[in-house]
Amino acid sequence: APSKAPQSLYDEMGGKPTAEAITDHFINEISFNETIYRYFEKTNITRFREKFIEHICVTTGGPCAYTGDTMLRVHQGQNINEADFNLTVDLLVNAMKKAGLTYPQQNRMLKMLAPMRGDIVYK
Ligand code: HEM
Repeated sequence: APSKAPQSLYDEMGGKPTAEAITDHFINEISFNETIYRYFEKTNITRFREKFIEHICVTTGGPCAYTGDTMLRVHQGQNINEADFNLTVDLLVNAMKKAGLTYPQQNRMLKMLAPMRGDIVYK
């Protein structure tokens, strides 16, 4: 029997409304976390929201274009340490749960984000 083409995580998790829900929950989580909010004090959240949604879409195999800056350029000079990186990932996991992603879907997303760590963490 012909095998079914693998479905992108984007489609499996529910497409654009889910990418938006993850992002909105993530922004909410950040706003309630003093340690991480500190980094975002001067950030234009409207822009961040737009670029983060695009970034999730592209990362999970959705039909989008990412129009933001590279992970290296955006996070360079912020002196983000390992602990704060891990804390941010925890907030993102909370956001994925609230957006209804299953545990395997959360893990697929984390695997896709893991290679970006080196461009984000500067000791
Ligand atoms: C895998 C983890 C991460 C991903 C995928 C990610 C992704 C992004 C994206 C897509 C943007 C918007 C880029 C743009 O505006 O062009 C952004 C901006 C930003 N990120 Fe991250 N990020 C991650 C981790 C972190 C961590 C750990 C911190 C800090 C603790 C952080 C702090 C920021 C800040 C402050 C901005 C806004 C910069 C500005 O105001 O221009 N990010 N990130």
